[in-house]
Amino acid sequence: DRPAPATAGLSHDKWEIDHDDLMLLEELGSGQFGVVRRGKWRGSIDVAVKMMKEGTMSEDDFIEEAKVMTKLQHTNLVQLYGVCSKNRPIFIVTEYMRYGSLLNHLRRHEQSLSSNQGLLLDMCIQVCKGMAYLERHNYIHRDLAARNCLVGTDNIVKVADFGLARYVLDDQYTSSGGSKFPIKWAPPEVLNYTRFSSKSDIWAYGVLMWEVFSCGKMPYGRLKNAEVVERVQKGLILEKPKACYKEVYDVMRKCWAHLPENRPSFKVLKETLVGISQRIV
Ligand SMILES: CCC(=O)Nc1cccc(Nc2nc(Nc3ccc(OCCOC)cc3)ncc2F)c1
Repeated sequence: DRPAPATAGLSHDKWEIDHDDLMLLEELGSGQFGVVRRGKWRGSIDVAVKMMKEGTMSEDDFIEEAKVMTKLQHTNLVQLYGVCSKNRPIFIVTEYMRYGSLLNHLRRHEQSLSSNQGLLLDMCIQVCKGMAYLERHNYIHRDLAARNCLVGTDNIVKVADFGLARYVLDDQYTSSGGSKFPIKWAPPEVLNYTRFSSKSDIWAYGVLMWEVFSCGKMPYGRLKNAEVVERVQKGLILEKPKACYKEVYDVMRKCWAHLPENRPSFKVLKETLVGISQRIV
């Protein structure tokens, strides 16, 4: 059948999706930002529709950025198809991923996954490929974590919501002192100066690798944010997950180098991880 639309097709502005082309189906989840529902675009293409609750996002800035985001296309990125910006709330329309967030997938399948390090490593490599593409395009994610990756058929894993953090209005999310700031995925330079870069994405990627090899455990357990900040500043890092090869853990440790310039790039990381996967699988 027809290929999925890279963007919204031939409408007036290719990133603008016509409400009338969307059919909304069951709810997939909800949160701070609003509700996400599964949908159909032009009757046949599966989509996810994020209906942004008023006041949660600087909408005009996001709509401007959507033009750039629709151009970011990679097999390991959840494709932004477009936005419905003519009405409020605005809808963000993306590719639909059948099995939901990577975090829930890891937790639901811990039993079978914990004895399949090859598959865990493959998931990490897929995320690394998507992130290497963003790095090549000088695009910073700002909130990379297993909760923001999605799982499709054939164990396909894709990175979602890249760059969206810039448009969240709730400063409990955006300021590193905020109660909802993802402290456990943040490096020292972000904790101290909110200085985001592809090297801060690398730190978060190391924590994502730890989440994957821990089958969805919470990093630093139940430690409070302030205790995690203190540990990270002192150079303490996450311990090796039980079911994790030492050479894989050594890669995580490289991602947690205190200084950003001492962390690898996603390009280098991908080659290292593929090298390991060819040796161990
Ligand atoms: C920041 C929080 C946030 O966005 N959360 C959030 C919640 C829900 C869905 C999305 N987004 C997308 N979801 C899917 N597929 C999806 C499939 C099944 C599913 O199962 C839920 C019940 O599990 C038992 C959840 C999601 N494909 C693309 C998305 F873009 C994002």
